[in-house]
Amino acid sequence: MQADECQNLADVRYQIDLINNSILALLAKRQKYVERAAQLKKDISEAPAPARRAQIIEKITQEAAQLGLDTNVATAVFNSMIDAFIALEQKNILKHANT
Ligand SMILES: C=C(O[C@@H]1C=C(C(=O)O)C=C[C@H]1O)C(=O)O
Repeated sequence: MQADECQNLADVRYQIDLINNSILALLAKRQKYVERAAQLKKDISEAPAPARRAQIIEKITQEAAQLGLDTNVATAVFNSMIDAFIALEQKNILKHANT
């Protein structure tokens, strides 16, 4: 069902819930690669990788604009996601360092 075919909020929220499930599955898949990145890093100081982050944000800003996705929404979501994954990396690197 397209957004403009939704007749009420329940229709809209059903579709949003479906999209949430898709996003969650992709996040779980993404996490596996972030965990592998953490394994390949030797020190907790390597977790943030600001140049890589800047590259991602620049790329997704351009792609968001092409998709008609609000660029503020895109950058906020990606910055928040990357912050959370950096924290996970740091936790994993520390856990590995202590074992
Ligand atoms: C996954 C990496 O580590 C961190 C997490 C990133 C991400 O979630 O995309 C990107 C860069 C780093 O902040 C990486 O260095 O590539």
